[in-house]
Amino acid sequence: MAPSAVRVKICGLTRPADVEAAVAAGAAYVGFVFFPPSPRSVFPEAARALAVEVPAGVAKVALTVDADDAELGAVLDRVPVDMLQLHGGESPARVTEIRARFGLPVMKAVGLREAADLPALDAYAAVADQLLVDAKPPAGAELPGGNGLAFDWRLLAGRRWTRPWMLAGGLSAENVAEAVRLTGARQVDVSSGVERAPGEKDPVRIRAFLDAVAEVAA
Ligand SMILES: O=C(O)c1ccccc1NCC(=O)[C@H](O)[C@H](O)COP(=O)(O)O
Repeated sequence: MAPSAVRVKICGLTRPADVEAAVAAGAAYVGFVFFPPSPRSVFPEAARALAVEVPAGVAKVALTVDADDAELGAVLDRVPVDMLQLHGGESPARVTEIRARFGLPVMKAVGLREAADLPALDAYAAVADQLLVDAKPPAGAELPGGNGLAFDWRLLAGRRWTRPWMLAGGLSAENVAEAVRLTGARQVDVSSGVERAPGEKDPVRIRAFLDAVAEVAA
């Protein structure tokens, strides 16, 4: 299929069939979650088996949450990934440290709910290779991401950063076209919106999501 101008990341893959569906539909990135409280979390050995089947040209992303160096090393020693996604409260200094120590590009997730959250994006744009602009989790949420929650996309109107960025949070085949039009995003990330149950992707929803993105990009 012709590549879409808007690149798609499918996050939280746990099963070979889900990886295959993401790749076949044209995803540019696939994400593996290494955060045991999540229903999408995978052990490094299982993630390795998934990652080695991903064809060249599709970027493999390891998602961690406030992981220390030993935890990051345990993942990166076993799983061949192309990028780290830091989805916790990692400071800009910690982002810099992780980039230097592990030699991989880092995408920093930043949660938005209101305009006061926007300056954090500038701070991370100075140190990260990419930004993931996500919804801030609600108070008391068990997970810092993957909650299927959108934020007010109008917050991003007219905003640009010095790094590539990806829009995330509550996207689905039904709303991704409007999200792209409102924000100008050239990359989008989805997890819950292409699932039939947490940790179980749905190939029909994955295909519908990629089709909706291709339509808005055409
Ligand atoms: O997916 C998880 O379980 C998860 C756990 C801990 C931190 C982040 C997590 N997911 C992040 C994502 O899957 C995406 O990058 C993004 O937040 C979009 O998720 P969704 O709103 O479910 O589409």
